[in-house]
Amino acid sequence: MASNQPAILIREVAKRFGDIAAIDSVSLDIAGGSFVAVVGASGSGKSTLLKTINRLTEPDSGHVLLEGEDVRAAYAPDLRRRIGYVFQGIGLFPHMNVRDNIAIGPKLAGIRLSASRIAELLDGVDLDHSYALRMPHELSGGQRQRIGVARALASNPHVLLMDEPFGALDPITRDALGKHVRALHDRLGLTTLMVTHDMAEALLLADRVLVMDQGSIVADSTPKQLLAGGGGDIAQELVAVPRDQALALARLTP
Ligand SMILES: Nc1ncnc2c1ncn2[C@@H]1O[C@H](COP(=O)(O)OP(=O)(O)OP(=O)(O)O)[C@@H](O)[C@H]1O
Repeated sequence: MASNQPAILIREVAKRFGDIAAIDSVSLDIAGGSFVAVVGASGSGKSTLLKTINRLTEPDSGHVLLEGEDVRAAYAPDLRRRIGYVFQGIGLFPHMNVRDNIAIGPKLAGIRLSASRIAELLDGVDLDHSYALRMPHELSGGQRQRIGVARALASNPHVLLMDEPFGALDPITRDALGKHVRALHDRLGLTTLMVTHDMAEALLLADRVLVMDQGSIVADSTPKQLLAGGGGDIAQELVAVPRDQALALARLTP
């Protein structure tokens, strides 16, 4: 990949569902190696935008390039192996143990993951190797999400898409897993897009924050710019939530 070429290039992508413009002509470049958070109200088009990248949604118009290649030119299962995808309630196969769940993507491509590769993937999400033989129902919600991340990384993708990956977790697990994923992103040199409802999480983890409203990107700023008051009114409404909470806590602190 040429160094000046974005890892993901989105041009005038639009998607309607009946009367609703889920995405209204979005154009966007995502630099390789960046960690980008996508925030915005429910129904603003965040998930739809993410899914146009791995073709879980086909846009009505516009195009998406992954490392310079139009995603429509790729065979969809191959494309999805090149793009890790983590979503809330990760959807592990209940009748398969952790090892087989992690190995499913490569297996469908005819590649058998070695025990040492499974152990390495478990290490990556900070789980002991013994978890390989556990069944999904024997895991906590946080452990299941970790397995989801390990599974998403099993095919060595360059790009990781995460849709509310930590939404259902308690705040302490959520915080720890967020930091862990950011460290994995840095170590593996990934390009990561993460949808979150939590502006604090976006500000703390991402290099760049996109704010969506009614199918459009209304702010595209760094956390520093947002914390300095930039990004416009909709972004600032979202930034006000964690800021007001931090101020309220500071006032309560003896
Ligand atoms: N498969 C679908 N069929 C019909 N409408 C859809 C479909 N997928 C999404 N939509 C609509 O498109 C709009 C954008 O949905 P999307 O899931 O992208 O929003 P979101 O910002 O991710 O929301 P949330 O934060 O609630 O997950 C919404 O109005 C939604 O109802």
